[in-house]
Amino acid sequence: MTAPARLLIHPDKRSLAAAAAARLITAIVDTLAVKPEAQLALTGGSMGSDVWRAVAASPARGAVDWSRVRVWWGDERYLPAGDPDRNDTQNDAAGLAELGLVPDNVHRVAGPDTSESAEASAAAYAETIRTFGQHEWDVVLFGVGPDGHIASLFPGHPAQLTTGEIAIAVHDSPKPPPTRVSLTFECVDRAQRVWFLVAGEDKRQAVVDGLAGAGPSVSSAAQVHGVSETLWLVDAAAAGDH
Ligand SMILES: O=C(O)[C@H](O)[C@@H](O)[C@H](O)[C@H](O)COP(=O)(O)O
Repeated sequence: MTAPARLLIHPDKRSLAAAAAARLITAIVDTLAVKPEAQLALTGGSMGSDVWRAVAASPARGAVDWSRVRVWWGDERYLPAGDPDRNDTQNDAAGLAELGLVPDNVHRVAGPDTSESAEASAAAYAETIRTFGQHEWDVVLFGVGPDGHIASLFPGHPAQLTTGEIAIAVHDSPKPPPTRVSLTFECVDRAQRVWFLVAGEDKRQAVVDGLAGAGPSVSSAAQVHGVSETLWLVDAAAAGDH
């Protein structure tokens, strides 16, 4: 069983990021009350960074034992470590790096500086995920593109529908940079909680399609559900007529 998609509308992008941060802190605290570790898959994009900015600014961040939090990325731009356009670099700069995570619990996707190819990087990432017994994500965060993409799974792109893999290389991405590594639908579907973080008028159709359960040629977001929660956390501009 998976949870049906539910929509929560916040007034603007700032309140959306703050509310998502509060929700994330609570979800981690709740998870750590019953499990030794909380496993998160993070997103890039502007919402990915805004959430970490809000977590870092929240006094409630002190309620989390960050040494028991393990983080991964749903996708990464295939660029060298520390590149300012990498998702992990942007999340770190927004506040992730200052929370007290154990470096060994931060699973970064190898870039061209430490891997031979995006394929090799994806295979190594998948192997690490297997080692840690995934797929048991407690929270998976996704930004959503105007075209309905999540992670680096783009509607109409041949890599989007890959099956039988945990992580894949994506070439010729319609969103720059062109080369990326992404988790697959199979890997992220049935996470405990799946949250889509969406702001801005240009995302209205993506929200409509996601909530309507559109097919993969229209919406990548609609292909992924959480076991206990599938939440669309959106601002009023992205919610449109909802
Ligand atoms: O590598 C990336 O850019 C992302 O992981 C991507 O999937 C992103 O989350 C969406 O494009 C939404 O981005 P925004 O929140 O900036 O609109």
